[in-house]
Amino acid sequence: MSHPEVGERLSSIKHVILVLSGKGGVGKSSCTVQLALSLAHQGHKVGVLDIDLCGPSIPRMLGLEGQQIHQASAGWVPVFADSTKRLACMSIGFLLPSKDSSVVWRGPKKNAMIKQFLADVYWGDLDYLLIDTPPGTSDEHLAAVEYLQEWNPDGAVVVTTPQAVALSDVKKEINFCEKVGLPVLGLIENMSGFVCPHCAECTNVFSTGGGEGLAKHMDIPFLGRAPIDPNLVMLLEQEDKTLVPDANDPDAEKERTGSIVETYQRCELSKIFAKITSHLEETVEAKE
Ligand SMILES: Nc1ncnc2c1ncn2[C@@H]1O[C@H](COP(=O)(O)OP(=O)(O)OP(=O)(O)O)[C@@H](O)[C@H]1O
Ligand code: SF4
Repeated sequence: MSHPEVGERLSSIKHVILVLSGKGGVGKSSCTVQLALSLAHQGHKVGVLDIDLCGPSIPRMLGLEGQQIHQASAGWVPVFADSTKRLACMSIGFLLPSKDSSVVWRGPKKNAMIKQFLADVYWGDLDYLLIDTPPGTSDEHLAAVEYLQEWNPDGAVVVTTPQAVALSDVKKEINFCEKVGLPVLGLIENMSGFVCPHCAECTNVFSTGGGEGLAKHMDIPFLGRAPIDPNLVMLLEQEDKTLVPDANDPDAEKERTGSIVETYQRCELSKIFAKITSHLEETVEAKE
């Protein structure tokens, strides 16, 4: 079935990328946020669409909880995470009465919501639209793939952790992409070691290298590995995203930046995600 209203909306967006994971809690949403922050820092205009309808976490991570969506004649206006308006976000979290409200919907209602997100949000011109999905392969994935299929999304980034169980789930996720004809743009191995906040030494808590091995085995690009960084947790959890987190001394008076895009640049992980993002951009460009 054709969905021209989705195509019309996506015509002002250069690249559409889905972010997937086989398992919950591997850091898919935080990787989506970090990719978006890195791309925005490089000067791109970025949108983040959160289609994790039952567990939306992007508004909290971007410091946008409690924000409202406005309806303009051109459509739903997304919420901006920075004053330069380079980073916009849309999530069901903005439509719920409170942050503790839950969504208990069956497939058809979820499908209708996702179609509305894809067709009705007025993003304006974007370089990248990153779509954060729920873990596994569910109604939300099938709906997004169906509505996007004929408008050629660039593909999917798959996030995993080094543990074997997550890796077996990620194989299923990659097989899903193959089945529905969604190119896999690359794999990120998240929580790959722990960076000590005292001496910055990285310790491999779990095994490491599994993600890279799997990427090689499945013939998909390996975008990089990101360690656990306590400063990232603090940044994503604290309400005021303009305060620079310091896991070494959480009570210290905090330095203030202008926006979450700048604050993120003070986290060690931002350097790693700058490289991951460059790899992703190269992969996307190579496909063109
Ligand atoms: N590299 C990292 N360093 C430190 N903390 C991390 C890292 N990656 C993820 N986390 C933290 O782990 C928790 C889970 O991450 P996140 O919500 O992104 O996972 P998810 O895969 O999107 O989960 P779900 O799909 O179940 O919503 C969050 O509290 C997040 O801040
Ligand atoms: S806790 Fe950190 S500073 Fe202490 S020995 Fe381990 S890595 Fe080094």
